Amino acid sequence: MFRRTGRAVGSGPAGHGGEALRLVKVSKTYGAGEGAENAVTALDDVTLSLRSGTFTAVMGPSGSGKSTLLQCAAGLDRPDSGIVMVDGEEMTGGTEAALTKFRRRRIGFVFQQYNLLPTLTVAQNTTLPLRLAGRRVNRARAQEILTQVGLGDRLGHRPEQLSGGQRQRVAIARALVTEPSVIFADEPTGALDTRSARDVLRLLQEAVRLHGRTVVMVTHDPVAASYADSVLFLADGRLAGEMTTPTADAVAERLAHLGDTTPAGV
Ligand SMILES: Nc1ncnc2c1ncn2[C@@H]1O[C@H](COP(=O)(O)OP(=O)(O)OP(=O)(O)O)[C@@H](O)[C@H]1O
Repeated sequence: MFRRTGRAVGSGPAGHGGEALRLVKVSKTYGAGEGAENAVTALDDVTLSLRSGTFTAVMGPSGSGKSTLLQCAAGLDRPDSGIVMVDGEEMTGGTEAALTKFRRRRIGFVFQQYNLLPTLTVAQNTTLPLRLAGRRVNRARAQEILTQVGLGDRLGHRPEQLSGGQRQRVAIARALVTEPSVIFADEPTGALDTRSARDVLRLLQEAVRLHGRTVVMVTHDPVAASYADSVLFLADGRLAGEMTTPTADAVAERLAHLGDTTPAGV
């Protein structure tokens, strides 16, 4: 089962100021069993801590380990070594079933390709995580969240009847409905036009500011990253720097020079 630390962490899922996510010396190597020449170290001893109620972007060159970091931090994949803690509870131990249960309770997801079920309506897609977790479905609350994301008049529509931006807003509503500790967003604006992307990024900001969620977003786009409170840079599977109150220009500049120097201790 998941271990609880003695340390006081957060004040529940919507608590501000506590620690929502901690990674301690997390490493992941692919292909290690097939001989050293095939092994790829995707994550190399990554240690980080994110406060509850913050919006963090993760950036880095292609192959730097962003997706692997997100997968391991979100409990979708297991690191080879190291510890992942969400709200002070260790996620890295336990059985597959326990991990799934933990994920359903504590984690929300927003993917580039929305991952909505085509046969379900907007309202049903939104409440699906509650059903999967065996939790009470509060339709009025789901409707309220859908109204907040601008889809209050689309409850009975199916995904194919929506634009890409609207589908992603359903995905955000779905991520909010379980009141998770951390929402992981993997390239959430990658398939969207500029205006829809801006709407989605503002909703992720609101998820933090209005709902008290913690958002971690992988992106290639410096403009998208500028909506976050801070940006973590990855290079070769290691943390290679952090920028607070990022601007798109400053992020692009840092990305261009990533690898020039590797600051110690980040
Ligand atoms: N299933 C896998 N098997 C083998 N190698 C993998 C696997 N998944 C990722 N890798 C390798 O691990 C490294 C990190 O990959 P990862 O997908 O995390 O990077 P990324 O920063 O998300 O890249 P991108 O920006 O291109 O999506 C890469 O060298 C990649 O080739």
